[in-house]
Amino acid sequence: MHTRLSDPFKPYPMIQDYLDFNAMKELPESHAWLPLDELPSTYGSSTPDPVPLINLKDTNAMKLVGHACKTWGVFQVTNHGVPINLLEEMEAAGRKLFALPIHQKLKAARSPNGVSGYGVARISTFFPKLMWSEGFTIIGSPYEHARKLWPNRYSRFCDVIEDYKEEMNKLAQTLMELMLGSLGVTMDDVKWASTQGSCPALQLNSYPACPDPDRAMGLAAHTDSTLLTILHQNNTSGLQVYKEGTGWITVPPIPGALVINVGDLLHILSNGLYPSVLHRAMVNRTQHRLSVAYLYGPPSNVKISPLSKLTDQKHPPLYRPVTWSEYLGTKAKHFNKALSSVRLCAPLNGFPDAKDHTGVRVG
Ligand SMILES: C=C1C[C@]23C[C@@]1(O)CC[C@H]2[C@@]12CCC[C@@](C)(C(=O)O1)[C@H]2[C@@H]3C(=O)O
Ligand SMILES: O=C(O)CCC(=O)C(=O)O
Ligand SMILES: [Fe+2]
Repeated sequence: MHTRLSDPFKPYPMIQDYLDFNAMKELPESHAWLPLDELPSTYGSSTPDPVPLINLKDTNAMKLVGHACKTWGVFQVTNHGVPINLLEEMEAAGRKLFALPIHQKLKAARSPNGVSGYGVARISTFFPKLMWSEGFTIIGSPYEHARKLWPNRYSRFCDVIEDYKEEMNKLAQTLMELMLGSLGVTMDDVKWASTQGSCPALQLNSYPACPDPDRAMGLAAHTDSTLLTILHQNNTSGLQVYKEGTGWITVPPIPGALVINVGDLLHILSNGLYPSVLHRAMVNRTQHRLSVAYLYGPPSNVKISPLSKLTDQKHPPLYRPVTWSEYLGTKAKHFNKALSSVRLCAPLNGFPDAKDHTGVRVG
């Protein structure tokens, strides 16, 4: 029997605290993270390299994608084929949802053992302070929750979600082809890669304007438990990625462009050649920031392990096989130690996986 994406969270119930952000004139202690970093958000070079921007119609796209995955774990794409008006409609749908009064949103609250619905990020349980954000997670049909939010007017919201998932799925397939191709692997070598992915997750994130942004955290540093994530951010910056040797770098919103993150499962599949990217979301004083993440993974029955084409005696497989659902269970338990917990051999440098990390404060 296949496990569902919501099953791994059942043993880790979540008691949620809700806040009416719009009513807050100052940052409550429960949400004050104190100095975020001893270091400014970037250090090292004065003008750090920008996150790669790749035109997917470029004849060199595969090479550029491979290079970006290897050196950054994140890049932005243009000419991705997703209609701009669908991105705008999705943003408008998210805006409409989060603008509802809190008592209305709570009608679609995520249950303590569940995944879908309105609530704070699942990773909140790992931090002593709360994040300045609210989210709405959709796995499968949004119908049950949308009906509670808008008893007579839910169908437009559901239609936009379905259209969005369809377009994102197409893009995710294209990206997988480029990513695998850049590793010298074809879609034929990885049969499951050309089938419809597992039931993906959509995460709508809302970061209201914050009275004390320097002491608050929108979404704490994490890697995604996916093969890849496609992120649409509105025109307000806030997303930052961590780059070894450079520090935190802002991923600037570019109208019409989408951000692609390498997730932990691609890290495993590529035997660590394409490392998953540590990222976080910051908040600001005046603008409401919205983002929509399409979390893409393999079909539920597939065990992900390092591709055999990438391993030999000199390069043994570094991770044990896991399904997406098993990995989500590991993440729910170990959070940023999840990747090391599925690691087979100690890394040569003796350090744990990059994100378990050393100097980086993940909270
Ligand atoms: C498939 C999933 C990935 C995710 C957990 C989830 O079941 C649905 C929500 C996803 C999300 C989005 C915000 C950040 C994140 C770490 C979280 O708390 O919920 C991710 C999870 C993940 O990638 O591990
Ligand atoms: O809002 C953002 O920019 C980041 C969102 C994110 O990391 C996520 O949903 O996993
Ligand atoms: Fe993320």
